[in-house]
Amino acid sequence: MIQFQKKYNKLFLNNIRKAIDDYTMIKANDKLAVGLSGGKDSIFLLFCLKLIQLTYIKDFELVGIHIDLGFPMNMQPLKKYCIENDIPLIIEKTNIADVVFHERKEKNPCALCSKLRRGALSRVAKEHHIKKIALGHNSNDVIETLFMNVLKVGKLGTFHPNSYNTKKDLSIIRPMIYIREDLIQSMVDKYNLPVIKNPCPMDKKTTRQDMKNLLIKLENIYPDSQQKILSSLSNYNPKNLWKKAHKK
Ligand SMILES: Nc1ncnc2c1ncn2[C@@H]1O[C@H](COP(=O)(O)OP(=O)(O)OP(=O)(O)O)[C@@H](O)[C@H]1O
Repeated sequence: MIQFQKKYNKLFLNNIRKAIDDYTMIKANDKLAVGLSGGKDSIFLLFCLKLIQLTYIKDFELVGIHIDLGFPMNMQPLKKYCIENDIPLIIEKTNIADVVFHERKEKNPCALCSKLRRGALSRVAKEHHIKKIALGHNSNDVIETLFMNVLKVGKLGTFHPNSYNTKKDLSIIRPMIYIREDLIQSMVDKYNLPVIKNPCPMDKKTTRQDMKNLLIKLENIYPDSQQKILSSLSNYNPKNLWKKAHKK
């Protein structure tokens, strides 16, 4: 059973509360679904949001949604964890893995998989009258996406902490933007949170891994670079960004 401990505040919970407040992520009476992949980030997010419900914003509903991509995965530990903590878990079966690897034989399967998975997640949320989904992106993900955009696309920006899709009437929130990946790993190990092995053949072989390595090198030279890059995302003067007279 998830229970609050005072030391959580300093370790991670203050930063979760700060992200929620900085970007008005959760309000009273929200019905909020956590996208659960089976991985460490989303299970830690579930753990944190349950603690937020116990200590901070008490009157919101919390559920988990897992999109089954069609890989063989033993979801039993996750199901058990959700039952023990009184969190309803929705598991939606799909054939996304089959579409990506066999039907379309994608050269870049991650992009298509992520698009189909996001679509399935929104559809299932809608079917259950859920208008807010929380994803387990952490501060490393924020920076890796920024690096990918700048270095591979030539575009400045990363995903937003709280984005609203008017067409779908759906918000996507990311309460772990201030939490480092290495901290998540150590907390998941320490508190024995149920992580399900990912059988995807592309796991950790993506461009994202190159950006991860780049960030590690950067932190060796500038130890507080994560902190500085994160704060620069909301600390800019629009006048210093270039606006061309005509956009080609
Ligand atoms: N199959 C899935 N079903 C539901 N939500 C998912 C699924 N896969 C990913 N997500 C959600 O999207 C987020 C980002 O997905 P991504 O594949 O980048 O995972 P990640 O950063 O490795 O996180 P995790 O450790 O939770 O797998 C996850 O943290 C999770 O909230």
